[in-house]
Amino acid sequence: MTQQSTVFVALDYANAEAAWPLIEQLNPEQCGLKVGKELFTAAGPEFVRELVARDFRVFLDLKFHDIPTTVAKAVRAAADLGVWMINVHASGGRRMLVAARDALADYPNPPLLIAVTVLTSMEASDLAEVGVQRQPAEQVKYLAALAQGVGLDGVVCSAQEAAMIQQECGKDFVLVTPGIRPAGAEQGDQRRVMTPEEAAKQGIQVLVIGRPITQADDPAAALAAIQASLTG
Ligand SMILES: O=C(O)c1cc(=O)[nH]c(=O)n1[C@@H]1O[C@H](COP(=O)(O)O)[C@@H](O)[C@H]1O
Repeated sequence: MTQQSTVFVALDYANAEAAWPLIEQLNPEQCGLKVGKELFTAAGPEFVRELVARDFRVFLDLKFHDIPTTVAKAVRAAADLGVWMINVHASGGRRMLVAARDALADYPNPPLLIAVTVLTSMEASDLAEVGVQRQPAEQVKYLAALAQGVGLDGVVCSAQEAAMIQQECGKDFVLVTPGIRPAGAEQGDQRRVMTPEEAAKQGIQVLVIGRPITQADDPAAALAAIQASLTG
C-alpha cells in the first residue's frame, strides 16, 4: 500500500499581497504551503506565523547551507515559527547536518528536518561543472545515505530518484519532490521532472508544485485539477 501524497504549493510570489488571493482559496486540510527565499525575504516571519495560525502545514524552504553553528541557530529560528518542515543542503556536510539535527533535540514537536540532495534544476553536466563526476541519481543516493545516517527525516530529490531512495532508505524516510510537471506544462528551469500522477503512484509523501499552479489563469482550479488527477 503506497502512502498518500500531499501537494505543497510553492508560493513563489514577490510579496504577501500577491500570495494572499490564492491562499484565501485554499483549505489547510487539502494542501500544504511552501514559503521559499523570495517570499520569506519580502514578507518575513510574521507572514509565516500567519499561515501557521491559519492551520496550514508550512514548509519553510530556506535551504540552509553554512557553517554548523550558523545553521544550528537558523534551524532553531525556523522551528520557533511553528513550521511543519524545514530544509538544509546535504552538501553542507556531516558536521553541519549533525548540528542542524541537534539544534532541534529539545523541541517537543520539532519540524521535519529534510536534506536537499541534488537540485532538480541540475543535470549531469551541471554537476560536472562543480566537480561532481557522478550521475545525478548516484549523487542523490550518496547524499541521502549521509542524511539518513545522521538521523534526518528525509530528503528533497526528484521524483525520478524516488524508487531508488525508497529501496535504499525505506518507505518511512520522507521524500519531498519538486520538479513536478503535469503533462504539457512548461518545464522552465527544471531538468529532472515527473508528472503528478506518476509521482503520486510511487507513494512520495510531499509533491512540491509551484508554477503549474501559481502561473495558471486560475491557480485554485489548477491545484484542484492536479489533486483530482492524483486519486483518479
Ligand atoms: O527545496 C525545494 O523546495 C526545491 C529543491 C529542488 O531541488 N528543486 C526545487 O525546485 N525546489 C523548489 O521547489 C519549487 C518548484 O517550483 P516550480 O518549478 O515552479 O514547480 C521552487 O520553489 C524551488 O525553490
